[in-house]
Amino acid sequence: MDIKNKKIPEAEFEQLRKEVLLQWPTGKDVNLEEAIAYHKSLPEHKDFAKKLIKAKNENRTLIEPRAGVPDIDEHIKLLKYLEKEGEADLLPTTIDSYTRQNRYTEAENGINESIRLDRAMLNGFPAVNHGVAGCRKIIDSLDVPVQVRHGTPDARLLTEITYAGGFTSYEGGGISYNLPYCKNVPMEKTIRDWQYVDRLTGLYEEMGISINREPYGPLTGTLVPPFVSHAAAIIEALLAAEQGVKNITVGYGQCGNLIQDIAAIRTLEELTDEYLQKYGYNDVIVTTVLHQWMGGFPADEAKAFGVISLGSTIAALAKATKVIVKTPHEAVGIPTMAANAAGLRCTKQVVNMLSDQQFQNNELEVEKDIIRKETRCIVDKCFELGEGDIAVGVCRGVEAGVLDVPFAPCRANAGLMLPARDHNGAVRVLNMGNLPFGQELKDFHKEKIEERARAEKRDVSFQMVIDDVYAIGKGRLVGRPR
Ligand SMILES: CC[C@H]1O[C@@H](n2cnc3c(N)ncnc32)[C@H](O)[C@@H]1O
Repeated sequence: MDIKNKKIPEAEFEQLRKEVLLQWPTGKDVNLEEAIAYHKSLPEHKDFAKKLIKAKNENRTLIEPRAGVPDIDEHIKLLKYLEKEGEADLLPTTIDSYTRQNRYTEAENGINESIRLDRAMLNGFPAVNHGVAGCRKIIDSLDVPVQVRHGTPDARLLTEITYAGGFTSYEGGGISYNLPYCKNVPMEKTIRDWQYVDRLTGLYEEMGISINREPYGPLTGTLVPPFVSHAAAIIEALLAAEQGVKNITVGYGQCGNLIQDIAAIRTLEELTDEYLQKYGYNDVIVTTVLHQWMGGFPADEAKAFGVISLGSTIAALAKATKVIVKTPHEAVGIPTMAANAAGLRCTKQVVNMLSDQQFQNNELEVEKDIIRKETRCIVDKCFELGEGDIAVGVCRGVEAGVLDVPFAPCRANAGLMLPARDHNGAVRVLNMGNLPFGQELKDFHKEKIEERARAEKRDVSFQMVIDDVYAIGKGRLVGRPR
C-alpha cells in the first residue's frame, strides 16, 4: 500500500466514508451535517478542546480517569460518580476490547450477556453497537467534556459514530495504536486508517467544531525512554496536522525518575511545537498529558496510592495540562467506582498542593538537552529515510530500528534497542540496537549504565532490564540485585 503524508482529497474521502459507514448497521445513523448541528448545540463547558486551552493558559493540571462499562445507564452512573465524587475535570469513555478489534458481533453478545447476567461482561463501552443515539445519551447526561479512550488499530467507524455522538476528544494514532497493540498489522495500514480519523477530525474543524486529538503517549508503558515516545508523538502530531487537526495533546508515560519525567513533559510540548512550526503547521494548539505509572502496580492499596501520588507530583511540577489517573485496584484489574474516584481525589490533592510551586534546577536543564538531542536525531532520521515524507519515513524508520519501541509485540518493530535504569532510576539505553545516535549520546548512556553497575558491584547485563521490569511491583524503582 502506497502511503504519503498528504491531506486525503475530498472525493476520495467521501468514497471511503461510504464504505466505512457500512461496516455495522449503526453506521447508517451518521449524518455529518446533523452531527455538526448537534455539536453546535452543546454548551461550551462540554468542549474538551476549549477546556484544555483554558487549563494551558492558566497553567493548571486537569485530572482524568479511565472508565467504561457496557451498559449505557451504568456507564452514565459511573461517569457522574467520577465527576462528583472523584472531582474529575475531564471524563473518558474507555472502549471494550472486542470493539477495538472491530468484532462488533461479539460486542453485541457481550451487551446481551451483561443484561442477562446483570453484570459487566465487556471490559469497556461498546460505542459502535450503542450507536450515535447511545453516545448522545452519555453526552447529554454529563456536565464535563468526554474523551474516547481505546486501543483500536482500525478506528474509522468508531470515530464516525463517537464524533457524531458528541465526544469532543479522541485518543490514538497510526503508530501508537499499532506497535504496542498489534502483532501483524503493517504500519502502512494503520497510518492510512488514522489519516482517515484525522481527516474526519479536520472536516469537523473546517465546519466549526474543534475536536481534540491525543496520540497514545505511553506506547508499551515499560521502560520506554522519553525520546522514543516523543518521536512517536511528534510524528503522529505532524500526520494529524496535515489532515487538518488543530488541537493536539501529546503524551508521555511516567518512568519514575523525577528529573527525567519533568524534563520529558517540558520538552515534549516544546519539541512538538518546534516540528509543527518547522513543517508549516502554525495554527495547531499543543497541550500535554502525563500518564501515571503504566507498569506493574503494587497490590497493597496504600503502596498503590504512593505510586499514584508520585505520578501526580510529576504531572503538577512538570505543569502537564492533564494527568491520566490510576487507581488502587490497578494490580487486580478494572477498578470499582469507589476505587476509581479515590485515585482521582488522591491526585487532585497532590496537584492542588503543588499548583503554586515551581520546579527548576540545572540537572533538569541537562536532562532536557539530552532529550532534545535524542528526539531530533530519531525524527530527523525518519524524515531522511522518507525522503521528506514522514508517513513513508516512519514506516521505514520502524523497519530499520530507528524508531524502536521496547517490548512492543508488533512484528514490524525491530526490538533491538534495550533500555535499563541508571543508578538514579532514569531510563537509559543499555543496547543501542540501530538507534542513529552519535558518539556523544552513545557515550552518555554507556557511562550512566556503567555507573549503576559499579554501584551495584555487578557487570552491565540484560539482568538489569529484567530486574527493572519487576521492580515497581516489588515496591522499588531500580531493580537492584538481591
Ligand atoms: C491502558 C491500560 C489502563 O487502562 C485501564 N482500563 C482499561 N479498561 C478500563 C475500564 N473499563 N475502566 C477503567 N480502567 C480501565 C487499566 O486498568 C490500565 O490502567
